[in-house]
Amino acid sequence: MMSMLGGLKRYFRVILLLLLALTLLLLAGFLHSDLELDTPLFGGQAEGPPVTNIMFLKTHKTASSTVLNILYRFAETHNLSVALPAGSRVHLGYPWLFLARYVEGVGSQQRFNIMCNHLRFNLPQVQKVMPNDTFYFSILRNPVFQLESSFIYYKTYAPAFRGAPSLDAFLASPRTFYNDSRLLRNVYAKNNMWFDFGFDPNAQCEEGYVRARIAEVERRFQLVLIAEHLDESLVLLRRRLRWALDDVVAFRLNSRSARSVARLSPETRERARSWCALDWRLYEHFNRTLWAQLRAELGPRRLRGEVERLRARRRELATLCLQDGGALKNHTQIRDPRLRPYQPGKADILGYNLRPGLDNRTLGVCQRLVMPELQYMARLYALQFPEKPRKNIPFLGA
Ligand SMILES: Nc1ncnc2c1ncn2[C@@H]1O[C@H](COP(=O)(O)OS(=O)(=O)O)[C@@H](OP(=O)(O)O)[C@H]1O
Repeated sequence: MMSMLGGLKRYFRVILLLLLALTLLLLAGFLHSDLELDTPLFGGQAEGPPVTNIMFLKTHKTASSTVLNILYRFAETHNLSVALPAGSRVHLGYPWLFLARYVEGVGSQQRFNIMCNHLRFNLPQVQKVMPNDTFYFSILRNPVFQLESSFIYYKTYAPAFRGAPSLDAFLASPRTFYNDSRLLRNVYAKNNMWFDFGFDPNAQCEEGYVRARIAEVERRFQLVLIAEHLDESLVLLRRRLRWALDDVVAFRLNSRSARSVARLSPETRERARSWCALDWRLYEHFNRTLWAQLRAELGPRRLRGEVERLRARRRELATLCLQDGGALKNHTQIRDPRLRPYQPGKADILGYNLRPGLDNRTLGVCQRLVMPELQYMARLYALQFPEKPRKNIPFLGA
């Protein structure tokens, strides 16, 4: 009897030990996955200092101003040099192919850390301005929505759009309106992203040609973000640049009011895809490769965690900085003229009001987060070239 009781006791002790071991294992797994989310430099990524030499090809109407704000803030807070447009210009020679001389201070300064203003990509000239170890990246958007945004934004500027009563009408008979493809003002009307990468927007969408150009982009650009998946893209960008979370948190900039966004019929969408077939191929390819990289480098669970962290931090900053819970405001509702975005064409471009009563340090952080592109460029220009005349932003009356 005694030996049977002893046997039972030993049996329960073993079970208890096994349960304890199992609990510890589960706890360790849980802590590990939690810690992983907090690790700034991400396991599996070659560690090192943050990347500071960066060229961002700022394509048009692709959420690129939101990304530019990230780069400008990083440059300012880390005291990095930016390749800014020379003199009174607001872009780097666009739509002409980029030349090094479009950059202020080129020649006197050996190389710049960051280049991110609109330009038409021209690698040999970019290399005259940027160091050899520069990280190149860009952004693409679904060409259907990119074209819809461009149509409104450049409605009065691009001859091809000026005569068309609507995007539906334009796409129903594009050759009626786009009758002089040589006009530089028409670059917004056809394969505009393809053009920004330095390629011919009027080329035939022939398989060998398209593949060769896409391969060229892949060789030079380490990353291509996708506007429809901007948060996932920013998670990957942060990983590649080895930056802190706050460095890639940004508010949506340069967006239009619902009033100025057109609803497109399925037929118009199909026509836009075929009119901008080169852009479509570029977008399809890099949308696919973005997701392949996300799957390979992070996996779905970790990606979800990282995206959630980014969004949570954005919500926190919105609560701290923005009035009315971050509600977007139209031009007339924005109190501070320095925070009013430029209003071109038929677009109604929105911005933000800051919460009143912020202390000076918080105010500085918040202002930088919502500062429209032109104002921020003028600010960096004044900081970098204090001896030069200030950039004049005409719509501010400065
Ligand atoms: N975070 C985020 N996610 C998705 N989309 C975003 C984001 N930020 C900006 N946007 C949209 O990008 C459009 C403005 O693009 P750009 O800033 O590149 O325009 S510009 O070429 O610099 O004028 C503009 O699109 P439309 O509103 O359709 O015009 C913005 O709404």
